[in-house]
Amino acid sequence: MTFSLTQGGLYAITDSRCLSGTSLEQEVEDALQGGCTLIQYRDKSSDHAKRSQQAQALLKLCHSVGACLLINDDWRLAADIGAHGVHLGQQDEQLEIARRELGNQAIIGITCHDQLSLAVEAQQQGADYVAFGAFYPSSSKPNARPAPLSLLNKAQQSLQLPVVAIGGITLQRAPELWQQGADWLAVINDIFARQNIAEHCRSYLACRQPLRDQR
Ligand SMILES: Cc1ncc(COP(=O)(O)OP(=O)(O)O)c(N)n1
Ligand SMILES: Cc1nc(C(=O)O)sc1CCOP(=O)(O)O
Ligand SMILES: [Mg+2]
Repeated sequence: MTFSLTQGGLYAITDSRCLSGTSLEQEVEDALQGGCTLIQYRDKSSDHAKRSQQAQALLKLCHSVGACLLINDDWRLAADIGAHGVHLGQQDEQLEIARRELGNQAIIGITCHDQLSLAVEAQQQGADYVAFGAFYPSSSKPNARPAPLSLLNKAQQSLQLPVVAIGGITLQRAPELWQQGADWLAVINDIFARQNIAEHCRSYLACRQPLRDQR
């Protein structure tokens, strides 16, 4: 499989707790088996050794199937282990610095909350994708600022970058997000807290297929 950001799909973001009761590696392996092609390693702890070891293990899994691993917040860790890139929020280090340190091939995604203007700015600064949310209440991030579904369509009309939707996404909610114009659905809880991760991921991708066939 050759990874392509423009193809869109399912974007699985890890949680520092092992939500399914197996192991982080097993969870990610299952998500990859289910067709996720984009994985974000998100661990807010300050245990650098653990973070580095876990991220390297996930990178190996991603390499084995041609998927892409991004590191949340920390471009240094991404550079150290040779990950594909980084996801940065508005409070994280600047896109400009991450781009300079990681190079042009790296994938850099930017959180834009509910603001198209932040996305336009990120696009001008060379981001590879923009993420909007939270579209629904999220148990993983209860204080996330809400974003309206209509933003997805506006973003598709005004940007030339892949658009990621995040926040409280479930399989039931996936069709409306694909329909509104999301290229990627970024999900923590509704992937990793499940017992049937691979099958559940396949169901997400299956409900996108009819829309792709129409376009
Ligand atoms: C795909 C994606 N979108 C948004 C976020 C949130 O990033 P940020 O605002 O920096 O918050 P934290 O994830 O760092 O708590 C994300 N991680 N991934
Ligand atoms: C990490 C994150 N960022 C958000 C934002 O709105 O920027 S919502 C969120 C949590 C997403 O997890 P879940 O799929 O479990 O709701
Ligand atoms: Mg962040």
